[in-house]
Amino acid sequence: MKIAIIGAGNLGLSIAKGVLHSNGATTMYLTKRNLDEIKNFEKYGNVTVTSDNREAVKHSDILIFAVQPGHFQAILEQVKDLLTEKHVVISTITGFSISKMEETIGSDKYIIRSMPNTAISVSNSMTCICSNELGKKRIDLAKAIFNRMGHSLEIPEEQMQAATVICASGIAFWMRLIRATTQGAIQLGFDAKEAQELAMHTCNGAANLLIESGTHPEEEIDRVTTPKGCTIEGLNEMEHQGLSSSLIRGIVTSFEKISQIRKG
Ligand SMILES: NC(=O)C1=CN([C@@H]2O[C@H](COP(=O)(O)OP(=O)(O)OC[C@H]3O[C@@H](n4cnc5c(N)ncnc54)[C@H](OP(=O)(O)O)[C@@H]3O)[C@@H](O)[C@H]2O)C=CC1
Ligand SMILES: O=C(O)[C@@H]1CCC=N1
Repeated sequence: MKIAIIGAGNLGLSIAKGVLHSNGATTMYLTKRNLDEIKNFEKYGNVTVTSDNREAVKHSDILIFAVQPGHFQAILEQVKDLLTEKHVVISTITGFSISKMEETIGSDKYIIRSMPNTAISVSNSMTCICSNELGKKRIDLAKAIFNRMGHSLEIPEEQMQAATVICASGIAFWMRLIRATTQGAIQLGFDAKEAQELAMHTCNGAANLLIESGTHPEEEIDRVTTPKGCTIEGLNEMEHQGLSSSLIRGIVTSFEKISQIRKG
């Protein structure tokens, strides 16, 4: 597979690491204007680092765009005459619709819209995808690419904004919960490194328990909460302080902000 990542910033580089981590490409082009931060990727024999988006497009089949929303239109204009039937155009851009992409490059291109997260760098991204009409013919290919670097789910395009909050911003939300747990563990006497180790692996265990068993979180909570025990006492205090409510309100606020980014 010949992959180009146009816009090797926070997300683009995470994808690049995921591709390398999963041996997912025969060749990979990484582009950005200032190459200082990504020059070291050329130590991998099959990686080319360049500021020339057109060169990257010419030499690749799978084009993953990971630039800021405000830059995307101009970059599509820059490369559109090079796009052929060999190319699959995969956007990760927040709030940029498929129809807007079609207006620029045409509906006769394979277009996939995706929403990965930065855990793609360790092949653990939850990635939501959808496509244009023609892109349906390449959706299995896109799923295969993202499944090598985590787990993917095809969703209707209307849900892409919600997926952005839950999956992409979600990494930051979970990090904050892990950080808060770590601070609690330090207060209980663990040193900082051990405290984070306990928090991370317990978080991982909770998620894997649900993934492997298919159970509902409350069912697992019931197994932990001994009557009159310490778990229910702690959980109830967290809820009195608004744990679930503040998470839900934060998620909805993020969602409303994406609508503004879209309009902007
Ligand atoms: N960060 C995240 O977790 C997620 C981000 N997204 C989406 O991914 C996109 C990228 O986000 P993020 O990685 O955070 O942003 P960054 O700003 O970190 O990365 C964007 C990169 O694009 C490069 N760039 C700008 N102009 C060009 C150009 N003309 N040609 C090639 N590269 C260019 C910039 O580098 P330089 O200035 O050197 O060119 C920069 O490194 C956004 O649309 C965002 O909504 C989606 C899911 C998760
Ligand atoms: O914060 C943002 O706007 C982008 C989209 C999701 C993750 N980062």
